[in-house]
Amino acid sequence: MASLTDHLADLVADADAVILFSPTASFHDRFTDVDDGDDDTDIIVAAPDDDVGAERFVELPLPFRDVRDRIRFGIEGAMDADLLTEGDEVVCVVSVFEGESDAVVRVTVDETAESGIYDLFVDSRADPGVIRDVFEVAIELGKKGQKGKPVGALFVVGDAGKVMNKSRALSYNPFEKSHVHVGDPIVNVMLKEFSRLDGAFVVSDSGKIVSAYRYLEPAAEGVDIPKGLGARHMAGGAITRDTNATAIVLSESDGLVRAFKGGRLVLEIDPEEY
Ligand SMILES: Nc1ncnc2c1ncn2[C@@H]1O[C@H](COP(=O)(O)OP(=O)(O)OP(=O)(O)O)[C@@H](O)[C@H]1O
Ligand SMILES: [Mn+2]
Repeated sequence: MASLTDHLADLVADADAVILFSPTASFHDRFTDVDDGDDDTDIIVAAPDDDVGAERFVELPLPFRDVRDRIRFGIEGAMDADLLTEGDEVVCVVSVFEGESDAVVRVTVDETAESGIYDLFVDSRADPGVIRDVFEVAIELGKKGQKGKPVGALFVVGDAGKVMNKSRALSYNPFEKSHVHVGDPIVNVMLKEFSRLDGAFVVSDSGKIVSAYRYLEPAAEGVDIPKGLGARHMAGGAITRDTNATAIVLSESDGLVRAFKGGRLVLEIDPEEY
């Protein structure tokens, strides 16, 4: 009679690759002989930092609490690095709860199912670190709100010259003469303060805050944004079709942080889960 282990072994049988998400060193070590063995299974590590000295590594810009987002990012990143191709069978070893790896998810690589989550960070005009820093501000703002009240915000990141040309000032620009960058703790306090007022923040490719209070006036044709989102999301989505910018939007009404690129919604995050 077949045992439980035999049944579950099907889940990992004939895999082309295994992606270990943020493995501990000892856990990773147990897999190195799989990689050296004569079966053709490659071991890939996907993590914020390569603490284990992996041979094949995909850097995660965010921890991605949503496991699907984490897996998508790992797979799309591995595809971009030519570690995976269409049709590959991949076994993802992840931690769903805090701590050690506790789940195995089998995925067939399907290029047509690409979500764009990897491109959002890596193929953006802006530095991946800048996109990550803006996400972090938006997530923090979403968690705390402004003096306990929910607050909305719109950040347009990258391709700032073009974004400025497709927008107008709603008020004086407090960042006019300054050279401040996202990620700087002081700047995060300023961004939170200014987010109480209308309009968008414009951030350059390198993370310099170019302007606050911009009213975006992009052409809206060809924009594919879920129904029910309002003017802030429409403007944020549309500017990413009209320019090479990425938009990161915190909704005042549902509290979610969304990212748009190329005129479409690419990522949706609940700040409460971070
Ligand atoms: N074209 C635009 N450019 C910049 N900011 C805008 C634009 N349109 C709307 N906003 C900003 O978005 C705010 C909220 O507008 P609205 O409620 O229509 O958007 P929304 O998509 O429903 O966002 P939320 O989910 O936060 O309510 C406005 O008060 C304004 O500050
Ligand atoms: Mn609204």
